[in-house]
Amino acid sequence: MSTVGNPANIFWHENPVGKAEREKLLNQQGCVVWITGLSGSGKSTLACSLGRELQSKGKLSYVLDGDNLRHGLNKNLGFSPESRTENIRRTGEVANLFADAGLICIASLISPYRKDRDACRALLPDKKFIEVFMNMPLQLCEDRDPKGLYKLAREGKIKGFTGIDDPYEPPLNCEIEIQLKDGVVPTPHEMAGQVVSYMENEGFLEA
Ligand SMILES: Nc1ncnc2c1ncn2[C@@H]1O[C@H](COP(=O)(O)OS(=O)(=O)O)[C@@H](OP(=O)(O)O)[C@H]1O
Ligand SMILES: Nc1ncnc2c1ncn2[C@@H]1O[C@H](COP(=O)(O)OP(=O)(O)O)[C@@H](O)[C@H]1O
Repeated sequence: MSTVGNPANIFWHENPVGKAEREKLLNQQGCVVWITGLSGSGKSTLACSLGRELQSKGKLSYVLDGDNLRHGLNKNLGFSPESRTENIRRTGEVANLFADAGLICIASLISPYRKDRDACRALLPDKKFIEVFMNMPLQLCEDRDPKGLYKLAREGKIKGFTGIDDPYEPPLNCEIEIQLKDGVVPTPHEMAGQVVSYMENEGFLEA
């Protein structure tokens, strides 16, 4: 009989060193910064800039980038709704482990479906999931098109491309929204600064 998804006969083993002790060692609070948005909206740019900013403040972070995860952990997944859901589920579980280790885990994935992001949020204790919405216009992302994928999608050579013929569901209650200011894109440093300010105000950067 298959035991997949059945926790029968599986027991949780407590570790004597707890999360609070690890956080004290690192002088920070383990959490997940989840960056969601269209392809080309600047998720990876923000993730890298934020990682650098935190590093310069002596804070330990680790970036889980959707593109990179699809080279390893998620290499067997495509872009059907089911595959995307599994992609986000696995990443959410890994991010939760990093947060439990005391790290600031920065996950940057399109993560287009609200229910999948909410499921990741539900894995973490209250307030430890910081959802960042890259609220950039589709036109801007399409004009950038750094990988030429929008062009291929418009030509019908890629099917089910997010924002073109696959949906993106914007967050309803995200913690942080990155958007144009007077029609101008904030610099990577400004975007990271917005997240760092939130984390400082909420006490994440001390134990
Ligand atoms: N059909 C389709 N739709 C959207 N994106 C596509 C697709 N096919 C390939 N790509 C490239 O894959 C990157 C997105 O991977 P993610 O793991 O973040 O996607 S998802 O969260 O599972 O939707 C995404 O990277 P980013 O541009 O960095 O977002 C694309 O380069
Ligand atoms: N704040 C920004 N200012 C200027 N260029 C940006 C900014 N954010 C992203 N870009 C550029 O836009 C393109 C897409 O950004 P990227 O971070 O790869 O997006 P995503 O990870 O969401 O696909 C890249 O060429 C990047 O250099």
